[in-house]
Amino acid sequence: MTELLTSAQMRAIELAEIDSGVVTGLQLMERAGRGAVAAALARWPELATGAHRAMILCGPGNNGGDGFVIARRLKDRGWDIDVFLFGDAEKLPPDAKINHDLWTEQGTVTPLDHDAMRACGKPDLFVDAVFGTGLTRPLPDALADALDAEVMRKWRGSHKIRRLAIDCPSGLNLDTGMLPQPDKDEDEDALFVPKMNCADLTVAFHSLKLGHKIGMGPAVCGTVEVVDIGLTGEDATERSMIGLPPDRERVRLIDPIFVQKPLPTRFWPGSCVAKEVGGHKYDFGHVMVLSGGPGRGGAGRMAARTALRAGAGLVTLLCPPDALQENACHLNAVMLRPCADADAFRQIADDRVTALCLGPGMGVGPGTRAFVRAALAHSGGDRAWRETAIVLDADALISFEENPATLFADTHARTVLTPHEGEFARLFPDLSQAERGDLSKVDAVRIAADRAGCIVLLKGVDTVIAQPGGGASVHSATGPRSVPWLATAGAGDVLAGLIAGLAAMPTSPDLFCVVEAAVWLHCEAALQFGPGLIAEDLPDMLPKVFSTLAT
Ligand SMILES: NC(=O)C1=CN([C@@H]2O[C@H](COP(=O)(O)OP(=O)(O)OC[C@H]3O[C@@H](n4cnc5c(N)ncnc54)[C@H](O)[C@@H]3O)[C@@H](O)[C@H]2O)[C@@H](O)CC1
Ligand SMILES: Nc1ncnc2c1ncn2[C@@H]1O[C@H](COP(=O)(O)OP(=O)(O)O)[C@@H](O)[C@H]1O
Ligand SMILES: [K+]
Repeated sequence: MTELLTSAQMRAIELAEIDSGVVTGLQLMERAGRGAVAAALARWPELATGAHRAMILCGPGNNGGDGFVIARRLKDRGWDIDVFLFGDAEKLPPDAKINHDLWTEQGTVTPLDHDAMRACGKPDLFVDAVFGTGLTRPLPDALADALDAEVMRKWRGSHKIRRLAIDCPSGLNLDTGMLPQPDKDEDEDALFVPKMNCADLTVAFHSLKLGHKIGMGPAVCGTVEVVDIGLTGEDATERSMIGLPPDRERVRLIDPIFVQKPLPTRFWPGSCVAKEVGGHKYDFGHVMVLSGGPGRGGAGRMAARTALRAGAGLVTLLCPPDALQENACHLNAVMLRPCADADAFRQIADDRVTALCLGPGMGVGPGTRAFVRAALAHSGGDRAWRETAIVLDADALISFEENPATLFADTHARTVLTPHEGEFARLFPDLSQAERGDLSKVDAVRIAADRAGCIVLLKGVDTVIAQPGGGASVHSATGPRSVPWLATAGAGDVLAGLIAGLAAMPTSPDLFCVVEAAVWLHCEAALQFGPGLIAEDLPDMLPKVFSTLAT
């Protein structure tokens, strides 16, 4: 796990280090500029020898300061450099001004202008050092025009221009992963495509920021390299502990990395799925999955099969009596019991049940609401040292659309809600994608988790998990973890079953950590299967995925 910082957290770390006298802002800027050059030359070794041409756009803050350092370092290597400044040199912050003045001893600075840029020879390296963590509002028009991806594409033509972004492509908000857009006139076309240049390589300093991993960030940043600028930060190691949920106010990336370094997968997520040696099937937990009526059982069956593959000792599918025959035709290792209503459920779900999964294919209405209430009241009895884990997905969520508060009155710390954006909007309309505005997806899910009093997992290419109190995690199915073929009907049912199966094991870690591991494994199964995947393939990929966790 590695931390994803907000801009404010990054600034606080820098300031604390500078205030402690360990380092100066100027030294940090020099390291940032040098680190960016080193990262670019490592990415494009053909630039590491000989003289090339760079165009460097600098902004009015410290991001621009990094740009002036880069200009100086590349000039020292014999390169031709064109530097453009957006803003007034006299108003640059002190460290950036010093680097501006150092640069002007070697070269010129031209006010940033679209035509002046195009009049220059095409560069081999284009450096965007206009705005980084300090972006506060949409890009001004003149700058947006200069950075417009479409214009850039035409300009690049057949000449290979490598695009390097310092901290981020300018225009990206590093807290939200969104591209702030100017206010539109009412009569303007609703479909607004922001003008924005993308990078091939983005260098981030000290740590990844949230915006690199959520929203539009992954699409516009290209590869993100973290450059160490010698900040120790606070106790980053402690905060990245695996097996413990993240601290409040902290966000971490769900990936086998530990403070920027790769971590063997046997440590994580291997430790979350390992079974104790020996043991009876009941020692590995009993999952009950509630399913829908005749012709609607597929979703529940997939969730049940996944829970069993995940390692639960037993899995029982409960279905309405009239769906018994259909389910019996499909199930073998998964056990099957008829269950007409919530009263019957209370009789059947004994105290050896350690996890319950409700929602997929159940149908929307009072019957499902009654099942959900009964499930949330289920107790593991005197022998259980913790409450039953309850996973609520799909229809179990939508059934409470009219009055979500009645659901939140019963949810508890061992409950996980797993909505996609549509289901999330029904339970938390004010936090929906359409209403979120400047609120990041992470903060929206944090508020939702506080309101619901339980873990909330909001699915998507960027999946966000939060628990009451603020600790949150992000899984990003982008870059080398891109699995567009996971956007297939039933993939969510499988995830619900996977969480239930892992959480059922009495030796499983904290529920938040189980949910993190499930999201990673779900993506990993899709990744290892590859294109052509259908949801039913996912549970049967788990043994292969587990076998790769031994290393
Ligand atoms: N402070 C430090 O010691 C270090 C800072 N570093 C760099 O500094 C950057 C952060 O510097 P800053 O906090 O100065 O922020 P930025 O350089 O990202 O931008 C801040 C400036 O841009 C203006 N601005 C923001 N949005 C604007 C918009 N839409 N239109 C016009 N002007 C706009 C602000 O008024 C401010 O003048 C990081 O991204 C990183 O690149 C690195 O050098 C590492 C060390
Ligand atoms: N393009 C994508 N890339 C990666 N993961 C995706 C993508 N689209 C969907 N997913 C994942 O697939 C699952 C789909 O779940 P859901 O929307 O509930 O589908 P369903 O209701 O059909 O089961 C979620 O875990 C989601 O994060
Ligand atoms: K930038």
